Amino acid sequence: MSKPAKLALEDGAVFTGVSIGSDGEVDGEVCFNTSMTGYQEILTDPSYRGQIVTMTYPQIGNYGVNDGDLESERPHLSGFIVREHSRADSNFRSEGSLSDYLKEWGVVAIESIDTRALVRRIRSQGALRGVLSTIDLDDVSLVAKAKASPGLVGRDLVREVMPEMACEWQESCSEWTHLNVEGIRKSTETTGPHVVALDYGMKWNIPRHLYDQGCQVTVLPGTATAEDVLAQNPDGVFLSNGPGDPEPLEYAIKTIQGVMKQKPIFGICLGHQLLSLACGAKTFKLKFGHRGANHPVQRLSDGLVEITSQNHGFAVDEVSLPASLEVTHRSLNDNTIEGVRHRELPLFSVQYHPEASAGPHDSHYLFQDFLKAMAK
Ligand SMILES: NC(=O)CC[C@H](N)C(=O)O
Repeated sequence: MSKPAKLALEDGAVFTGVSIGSDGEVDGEVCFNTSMTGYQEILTDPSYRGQIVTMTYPQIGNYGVNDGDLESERPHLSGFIVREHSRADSNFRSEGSLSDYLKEWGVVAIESIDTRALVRRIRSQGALRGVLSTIDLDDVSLVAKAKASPGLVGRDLVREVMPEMACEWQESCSEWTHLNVEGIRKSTETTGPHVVALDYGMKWNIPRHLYDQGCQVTVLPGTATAEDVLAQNPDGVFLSNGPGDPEPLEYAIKTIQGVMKQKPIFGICLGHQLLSLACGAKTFKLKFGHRGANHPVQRLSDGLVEITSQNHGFAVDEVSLPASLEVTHRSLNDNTIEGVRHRELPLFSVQYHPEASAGPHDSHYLFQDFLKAMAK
């Protein structure tokens, strides 16, 4: 028996569909992802904390779910929206259906709404707060809850997803990555540089890539201090992706400022925003963000265009960029900054995801660039 569910937006729009997940009610910022595949990586990417994600691709769930495609232990997003949940999951890697997975982890999710109409609304008005519910189906009440929901700006969501303890990373990329990425090998020994990875809600494919470059990877919680980092005596520091607004994360900015004159640093996504803030730049909220596995980015040094995996709602403000930082990469969709590097120190970062998962591996060279920076 199908069970009704509703999505209400702060602008008053209400979409009625069918529940494919858990019973309940959640609020969040409603955003869209243009990837055709990779729904399991999206569900388990901790950067989606506080967001209700709509997939623009119309049929989702057709290859099921499996443990090898996890980017963290569990789903982190607030809610999930698809046009159609595939009735069959047909793939030799499948270990279960998407709907059962959503129910198992208590994710509120909806299908059979007009996702094109929803996405056009977000594109024209910008990101909108929303409520997804299977327990309150009253439109007026739901819209009022959407209007009263906290949104993302000014909140520290990192503390909700980061690990409590430090750990030594010991896992390689999947065999599929090894088949598809040039110059990557399965790690057999960690004789390379020692990297401290500051974990703000890190996608697992990042330390997997570092490990497969031969790095010894020590993961520290994102609240670690500069003293904690330097006590590890690392050859380099990695700053991870993570959820929400970067500006309130003063403890992270302070740590980066405390290590950046002493160690090479590589940052991805939230890590890129935090490194830029630590150097004196500002960040701002994009109208509706970049989320998908098909975003063109230009490397300015030689004009090469990379097709990238992205998930961000904030960006570094070019007007605020200090003289010490140089723009290295730019989005070809809206011209915003996609990468920076310090003019004197070995510090660089990108707004997109070179670890892919899901998405193309065009930007894998950045892990090798980090290795070169640590070798110097
Ligand atoms: N994937 C990420 O690290 C996202 C960074 C930040 N939370 C943003 O939305 O812009």
